[in-house]
Amino acid sequence: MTAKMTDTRIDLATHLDGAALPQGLSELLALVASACVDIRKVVSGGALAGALGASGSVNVQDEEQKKLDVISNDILTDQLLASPLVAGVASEEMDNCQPAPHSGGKFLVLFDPLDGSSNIDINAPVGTIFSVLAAPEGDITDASFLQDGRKQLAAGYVLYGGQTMLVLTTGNGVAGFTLSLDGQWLLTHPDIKISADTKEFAINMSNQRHWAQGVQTYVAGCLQGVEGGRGKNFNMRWVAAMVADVHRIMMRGGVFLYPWDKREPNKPGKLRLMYEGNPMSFLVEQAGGKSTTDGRAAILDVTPTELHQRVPVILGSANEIDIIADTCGV
Ligand SMILES: O=P(O)(O)OC[C@H]1O[C@](O)(COP(=O)(O)O)[C@@H](O)[C@@H]1O
Ligand SMILES: [Mg+2]
Ligand SMILES: [Mg+2]
Repeated sequence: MTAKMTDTRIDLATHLDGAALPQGLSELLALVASACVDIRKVVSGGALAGALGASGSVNVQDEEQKKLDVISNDILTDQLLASPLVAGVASEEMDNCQPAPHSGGKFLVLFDPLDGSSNIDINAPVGTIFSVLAAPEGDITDASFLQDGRKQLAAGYVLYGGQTMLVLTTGNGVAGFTLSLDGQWLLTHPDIKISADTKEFAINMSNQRHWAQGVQTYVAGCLQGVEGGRGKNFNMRWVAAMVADVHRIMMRGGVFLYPWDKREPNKPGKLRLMYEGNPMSFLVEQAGGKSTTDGRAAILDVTPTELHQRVPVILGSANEIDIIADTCGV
């Protein structure tokens, strides 16, 4: 007879219990994690859950919404706004924020409910990204959410991949949890650190002709490998879901670039500051990496002016980010 194994791993609630957090934050994070378990179920169901394909609508950024974008947004919105802890939510899939129907909530939650939308229909990795802020006094409006990235109380993502993983920071390092078959978030990666050096970069190479000269020079140096000035060979990866690309960097180092390019020169970049750039930058810095717009400014120091503001994103292994900053002529 096989002895029943006792799982001695720490679960999410126990892990957060040990941290000195603002009152209610650990319950809020448990709620976000629980909503993501529901999203996981729909992602897993795929066609069986009626979750594939286009929804027939576009979001405020004029991007086609997939059914799963809308379903994930509804799950998070409904569950968070039902909690007395929450004062309001805002997301990629909403035109404006939604204040809670009750007063007294202490937290604002911003989210990209489903990151990597173009991966949904091909059964490739997707995820959820979230950022938690303190709610200011008074009525909640879009302006309430326009707080500097350094004011985030917590940030994280859930990767719906081969395993479902929650990667989380509350400003004291980064921890990773794996969803067990019986639905518990168990601590599997207690102290995630991004290696300072790397030989791996991630960028959408099809945009090469549109990049600024500094990015062209940096990537050309990587491609030259041992024959070039860098004196080492590089590997390239691009999952087309920021969650999965950042997760790879969390696990084995690397750099991720979605830089400004000249296709729409007045647009700072593709990714959104409040629910993509800021939470990922908080996580990356807490894991010992760096995150910058262009080598000059840390993303966490960008002053937000709009809910759906875009930002160039360059993040990952610290020493490699310094090289990118130098190469970009900063
Ligand atoms: O298709 P592209 O231009 O390579 O862009 C991929 C990027 O777009 C995104 O999918 C944008 O996120 P959404 O799917 O939430 O709109 C990022 O996750 C990813 O890094
Ligand atoms: Mg996204
Ligand atoms: Mg999205």
